[in-house]
Amino acid sequence: MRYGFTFLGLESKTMKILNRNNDVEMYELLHVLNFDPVRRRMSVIVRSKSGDTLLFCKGADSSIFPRVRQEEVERIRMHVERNATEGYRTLCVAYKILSAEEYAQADAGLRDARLALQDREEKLMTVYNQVETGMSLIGATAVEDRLQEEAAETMEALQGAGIKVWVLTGDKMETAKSTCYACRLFQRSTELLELTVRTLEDGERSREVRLHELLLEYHKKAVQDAPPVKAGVNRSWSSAGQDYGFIIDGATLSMVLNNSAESNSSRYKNLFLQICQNCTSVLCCRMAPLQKAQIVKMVKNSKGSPITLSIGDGANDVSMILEAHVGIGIKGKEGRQAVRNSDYAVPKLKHLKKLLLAHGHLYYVRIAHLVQYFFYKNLCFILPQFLYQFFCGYSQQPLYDAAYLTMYNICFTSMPILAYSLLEQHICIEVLLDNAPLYREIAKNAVLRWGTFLYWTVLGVFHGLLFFFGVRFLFSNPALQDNGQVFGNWSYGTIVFTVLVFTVTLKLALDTRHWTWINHFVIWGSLAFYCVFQLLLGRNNMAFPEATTFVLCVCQHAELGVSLAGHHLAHPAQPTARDPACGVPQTPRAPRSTEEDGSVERWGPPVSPVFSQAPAHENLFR
Ligand SMILES: Nc1ncnc2c1ncn2[C@@H]1O[C@H](COP(=O)(O)OP(=O)(O)OP(=O)(O)O)[C@@H](O)[C@H]1O
Ligand SMILES: [Mg+2]
Repeated sequence: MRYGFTFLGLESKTMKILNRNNDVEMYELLHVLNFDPVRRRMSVIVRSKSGDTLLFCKGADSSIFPRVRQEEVERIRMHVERNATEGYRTLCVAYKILSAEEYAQADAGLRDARLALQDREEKLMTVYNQVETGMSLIGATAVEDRLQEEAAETMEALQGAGIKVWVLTGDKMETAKSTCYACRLFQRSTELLELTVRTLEDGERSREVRLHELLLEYHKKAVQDAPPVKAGVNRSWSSAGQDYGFIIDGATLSMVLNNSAESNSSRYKNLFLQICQNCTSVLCCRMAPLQKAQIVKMVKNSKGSPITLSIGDGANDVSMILEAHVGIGIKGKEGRQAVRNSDYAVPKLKHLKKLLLAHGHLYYVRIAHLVQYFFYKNLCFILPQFLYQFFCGYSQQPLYDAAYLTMYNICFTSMPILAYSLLEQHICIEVLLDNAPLYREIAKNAVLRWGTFLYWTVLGVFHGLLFFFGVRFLFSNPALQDNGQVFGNWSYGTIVFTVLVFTVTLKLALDTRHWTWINHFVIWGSLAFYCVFQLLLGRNNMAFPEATTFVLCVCQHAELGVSLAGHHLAHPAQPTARDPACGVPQTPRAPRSTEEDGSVERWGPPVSPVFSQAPAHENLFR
């Protein structure tokens, strides 16, 4: 090592460095050649007190080694690989002295590129690549990049839950591999299938040929020769057979995805995907940010359209976070870009376990129940109204009072399901966290399938039929009271509605497993509110038909909707007026007879006796 130093600080373009003799050296900072994950290195150009202009460059070994004089490389490479295998994050450092001419050229190039209005990034990249050549290797650093707390437990839980984990990193293969072992994604028993530049190197055959051979070999091992798994069970969840882990690097991935022959490219892609799907974990190392997104997209569009989730903490993870169905950012030291572009942000990786296995599980069940319960309760509600039309001569007479129609979904049945969808815990959180396999019960949208949807639909139809025909049976003799007083349409509708509100609310009460005071309050409170409302409304106009103004409208053409439609089609040019009560278009002809007895209005020809003779509230079901 020619330079041993500690970076002390940066003050208005002056760098202070503590050298190995404990002397402070001052440098003027001339340029910073920023880091980017594709180049995988960054540099500074500084001027020392003695007037020398120096360029210092640090970065990944794979991007520094080709740019330095080769004599020093082998010795440093050995150290770098050993450190990387032990799990350290390694960086190589190089420098070069710039002559006045070289600096002037670099300075002009950098200024021009920075001021360019078009293709600025490309121009900067070209200048960076020109300047960062012919350097001398100083050495390498190895930093312990500790796993976050409970990272291993989190990964284990995710795998137990049947979630396939793919590690996409820009890091070196050795470091990434040892990280995978540390967080138990790879076990001792896992057989690693490696498809990297190193395994493609074969003196005799070209890389293309070797890639083809290896893909076929791994496919045979992991897919063809693997024991069959039960239908509906993902191989990674099955305990049968050998565990495989797959490793691929960025350069090889480019060969797989962007093969020059179009047919080969899609074939390689399919083989690659099938191998990965049959492996317990997949490690993709030395990935550029766009390659990470490319992989997520490929998995997302693969057979079975799996749901993808990306989690990352750095700016280089943004593209994959945006590409995945669910993007999660970790609030880390690497800036806030990942968090800003994510759907959810967590402070630590360990929180992913609770987020998915507990909250994800519970909210999925809650929302699935909410959606299906809404179908159910509205089917129960509207089916009697629909059936009623067959018994009221298709007159569009509502079965329920307008107040009921308005308030059913807003007031009487909304709060219990709202509380359910926020608070329900069919399994308590601790049990969910301790038993990751429970997550498999809801995998592949298990609760929103045809089976459950049909159950709710059939239940809704059954209840709707029961309410309507049950009350009709009750009304087979409309004189329900001793004094012979008969009840009419509104009483009928009110009874159906009351049974409906009680049934759908009690159904939810039966489904609720986690009772809090809020559930008690909203469930019993909704029923109590309905009863109070019923009493108040009934006093005014509702439960007793005598108090009700009953308007029955039978339109001139409306005995059958079909004949009405036919009539208007036959006179397209005739201006039509609208029936004042029901809005049905009329011909301009004046009504042939109009009868008003305070409760019934009629237009057009005499209507059938069922509508015209009896008082309005009595004419039903005669
Ligand atoms: N600030 C930096 N200066 C110089 N080189 C860096 C810097 N940060 C990372 N590198 C090098 O560039 C490589 C790629 O970085 P990148 O950020 O894409 O991935 P990573 O940090 O290794 O892993 P991850 O994808 O998990 O963030 C790193 O492995 C490292 O060798
Ligand atoms: Mg990084």
